[in-house]
Amino acid sequence: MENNRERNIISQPSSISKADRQILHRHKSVMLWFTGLSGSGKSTIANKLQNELYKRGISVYILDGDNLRQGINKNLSFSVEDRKENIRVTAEIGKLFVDAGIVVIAALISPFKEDRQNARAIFDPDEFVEVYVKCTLEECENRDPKGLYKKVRNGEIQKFTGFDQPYEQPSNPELTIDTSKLSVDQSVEKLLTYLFNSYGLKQL
Ligand SMILES: Nc1ncnc2c1ncn2[C@@H]1O[C@H](COP(=O)(O)OS(=O)(=O)O)[C@@H](OP(=O)(O)O)[C@H]1O
Ligand SMILES: Nc1ncnc2c1ncn2[C@@H]1O[C@H](COP(=O)(O)OP(=O)(O)O)[C@@H](O)[C@H]1O
Repeated sequence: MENNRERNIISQPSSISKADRQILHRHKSVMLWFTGLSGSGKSTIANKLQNELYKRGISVYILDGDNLRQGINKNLSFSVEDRKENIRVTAEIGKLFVDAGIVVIAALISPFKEDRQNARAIFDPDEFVEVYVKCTLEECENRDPKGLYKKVRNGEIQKFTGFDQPYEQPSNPELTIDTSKLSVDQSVEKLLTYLFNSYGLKQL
């Protein structure tokens, strides 16, 4: 692909910086990237965490794969290529939110290491926190919150992650939340402890 200069595209400066916006919000901005199987608990934990952060005065927004796929990503299927594009677009949207001073929780299966690595690469090094929402396929299927695993077994859904498409586990995530061992509250507590004590969300 041609570079931006060859395409006659020139970056425009902003008179207000990300650092200015973080001062206004009184906290750092960060991309919390949740990855895990369908039914592992991404959306449930994202929502509970969002409530807890909101109560503490943190500006937070969820980018949920299921929701994005009904709007901005409605043209994308579950092929390997379209999942790649889904992750790319979501990461770029998340980057804008982080630039705006907001804590973003992306909740997408994001099954491929390379796509997650590409997402990480567009952020500053300390701005991208990969959270592996870990759960066995067996437990996810037992939960089956949307009845999708049943449909897979009936042959009604193809290219389903964990069946006819792979899930590549993160090798070095900043955090792993094992939802087959932790309750929802314990999972959220672990994230809050990380964000306020280790990450220093409020320490500008
Ligand atoms: N074939 C197939 N494979 C996986 N998931 C499927 C599929 N078809 C539909 N769904 C539903 O779509 C949700 C996953 O969308 P994502 O955008 O998170 O997927 S991906 O990151 O692009 O892999 C996923 O949501 P979650 O269950 O919340 O993970 C499913 O509800
Ligand atoms: N520790 C936990 N964390 C998150 N969800 C859990 C946990 N334990 C059980 N669950 C249940 O698992 C299901 C997860 O569904 P969901 O959040 O939609 O997953 P995903 O977004 O990963 O597809 C919910 O029914 C939730 O109540």
